[in-house]
Amino acid sequence: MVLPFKHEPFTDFDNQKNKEEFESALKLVESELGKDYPLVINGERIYTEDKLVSINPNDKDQVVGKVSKATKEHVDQAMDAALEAFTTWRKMPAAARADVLFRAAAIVRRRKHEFSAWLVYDAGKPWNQADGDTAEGIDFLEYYGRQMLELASGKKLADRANEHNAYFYQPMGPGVVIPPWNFAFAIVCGTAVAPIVAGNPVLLKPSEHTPVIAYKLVEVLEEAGLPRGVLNFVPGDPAEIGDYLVDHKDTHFINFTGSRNTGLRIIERAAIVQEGQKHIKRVIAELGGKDTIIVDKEADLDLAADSIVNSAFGFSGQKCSACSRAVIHKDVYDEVLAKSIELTKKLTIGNPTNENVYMAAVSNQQQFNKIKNYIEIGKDEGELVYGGEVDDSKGYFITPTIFSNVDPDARIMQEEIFGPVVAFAKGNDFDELIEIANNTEYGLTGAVISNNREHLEKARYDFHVGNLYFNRGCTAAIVGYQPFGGFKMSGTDSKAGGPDYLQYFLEAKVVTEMY
Ligand SMILES: NC(=O)c1ccc[n+]([C@@H]2O[C@H](COP(=O)([O-])OP(=O)(O)OC[C@H]3O[C@@H](n4cnc5c(N)ncnc54)[C@H](O)[C@@H]3O)[C@@H](O)[C@H]2O)c1
Ligand SMILES: N[C@@H](CCC=O)C(=O)O
Repeated sequence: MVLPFKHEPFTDFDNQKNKEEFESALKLVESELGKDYPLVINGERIYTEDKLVSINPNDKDQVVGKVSKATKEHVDQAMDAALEAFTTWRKMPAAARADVLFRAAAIVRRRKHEFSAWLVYDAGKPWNQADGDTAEGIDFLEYYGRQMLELASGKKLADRANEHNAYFYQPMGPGVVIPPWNFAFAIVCGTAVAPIVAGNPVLLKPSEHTPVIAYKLVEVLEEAGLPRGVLNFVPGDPAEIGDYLVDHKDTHFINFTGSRNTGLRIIERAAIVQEGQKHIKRVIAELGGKDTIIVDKEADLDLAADSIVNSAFGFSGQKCSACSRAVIHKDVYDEVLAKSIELTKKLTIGNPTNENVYMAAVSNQQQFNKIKNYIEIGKDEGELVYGGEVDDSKGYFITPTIFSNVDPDARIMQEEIFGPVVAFAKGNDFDELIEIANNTEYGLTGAVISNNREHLEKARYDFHVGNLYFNRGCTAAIVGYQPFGGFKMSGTDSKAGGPDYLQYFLEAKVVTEMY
């Protein structure tokens, strides 16, 4: 019997035993750094000369691993393998497909700290962020397995005399999974195993910044019994194989999570019918955010400051859900700003491979340069009241940064920075706070800190974001509790970790039989 879904608990690092176990996992992973990793096509390991070199963002000299790079020919081979695997995987009972996910969840759970330790090195995550990422991956495995069991019985239809109608779901065919680097285990895992458990073989192209932890997932799914050809691992240079994967005539869907610009490019290309293509491609595109926390006049101001600081600076603001705009009622603005600065001063910054710190380096040089540039832009657009220091001599370190008195239309209030930078703006009344919150092209997450029930009810319907939180921060959605996805330029609102997600990878079929 499958037990009801319950999310994976987080690790308490104040507990000495947990701390020591995590340190042992870090040592284990350190002893494995620098290895070569292959492509995996039809279960075969293929090593190429050309490699993606993953480095530790907190210590640029440390090589985490060297991962083989797929070419267009490898993509063709992987697609052939996926098409072949589809003939059997599509007919495998849903319960057997779900069992692969449940077993994979058990394997990862047994080696949880080891996976988190890889995230510390490969993605530069502080311990609690790495632990949350691994836990979310386990949740996706457990949740989507259960969702598939539910969908396997189809839906009930009405029958008439001498007529029986059946409504059931079938997989679509092979597809491509393209995740970002920021949830280098959870999003890779969730976006790959959802189409797989639905019966579709997959070509997985992980981010070029975090390919090693993605390979670890491939190993786990193989160990859990996934047949060869169902998950093909094709890391590579997106400039070389990105369009090719999307354009391929046999690609049935593209499950993409990443930036607005890449997502829109994929949507556009996927609409073009290629020679020999006999189906319409589906695109699931979960994109960026410019997420706001509103603080009302009647509110718990300590809660407000805590929510802003943790949502803005957790994992250095490198979450699509991160708070990059604090929009505050004029009567409480100064107090919330002062409290936020005080809390930010207490945040620890360092290398998470050495110690348990709150914030670490940002992911890569590109990110570092982009955030640094936005800090310069911010200096012209507002008042730098905290942070703003950058140092990439050893790792890509940027201090938590707060700008005050920023115009709602300023670039740092409008464009996704994806770093530890938050801009504060003022509003005269609650209507104006909502208006400012909605004035971006994004619509992913948002939060309202208020004790006024009428205002909360107004926000419920007028604050246009896919995930809205009252009296808490705007990050850290949990699978099965807060299905995740946004509106407007934030994406196709697929609600990852929610009850409708698997249907993006399924076709509904109706069979009518006359007796
Ligand atoms: N909405 C969500 O659920 C969600 C979750 C996590 C991250 N994000 C967003 O992701 C972004 C950060 O991630 P990123 O920097 O990896 O984004 P990105 O768009 O640069 O890259 C995402 C993925 O797309 C690949 N890619 C790049 N060009 C491609 C092309 N032409 N064709 C096919 N694939 C291509 C990359 O290699 C990577 O695997 C932020 O905007 C963030 O908000 C959104
Ligand atoms: N689901 C995550 C964000 C994913 C994007 O980076 C959260 O809710 O914080």
